[in-house]
Amino acid sequence: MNDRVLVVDADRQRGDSGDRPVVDVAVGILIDSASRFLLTSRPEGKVYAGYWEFPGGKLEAGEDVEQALRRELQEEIGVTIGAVHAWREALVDYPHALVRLHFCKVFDWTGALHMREGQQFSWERLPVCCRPVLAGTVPVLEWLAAEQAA
Ligand SMILES: Nc1nc2c([nH]c(=O)n2[C@@H]2O[C@H](COP(=O)(O)OP(=O)(O)OP(=O)(O)O)[C@@H](O)[C@H]2O)c(=O)[nH]1
Repeated sequence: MNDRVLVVDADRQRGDSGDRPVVDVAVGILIDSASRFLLTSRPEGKVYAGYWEFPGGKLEAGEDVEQALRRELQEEIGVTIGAVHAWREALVDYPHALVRLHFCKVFDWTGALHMREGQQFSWERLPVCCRPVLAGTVPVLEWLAAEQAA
């Protein structure tokens, strides 16, 4: 568990000065046989629309991270994922929410990619070409770079 908090857009007001609930988010790092990873753009109508991230979304009541990731990737990009490998976590304080990101690696899935929310997608290698990258996604790129350098 990584207890450090990444504060994003610190100059923007938070909704509530008191304790904010932590929203758990399951995030999938899909890695293909050529060691590329999938980035998708946030759809219109969501906060930080147009920013690039790894696909995923919030846990619903009663779900664990793996269940949420399976549901979200089916709903958002149309694939059925195989084994889920829990990897890292990050706590990110956005103006709109305090989120705990549960990053999981996924190496196998079935079904063709289908961007069901009108997102763009890109199979990427480091350094990534997509801009802008969501702040909460940047640490993952750094971890992947460190892994490659090891
Ligand atoms: N999917 C995803 N979300 C991320 C990443 N990094 C990151 O900070 N987040 C944050 O995690 C939260 C995910 O919320 P979301 O809006 O995508 O989730 P969702 O699909 O359940 O949305 P919904 O509210 O429309 O149901 C957002 O606050 C988003 O800014 C990432 O790499 N992938």
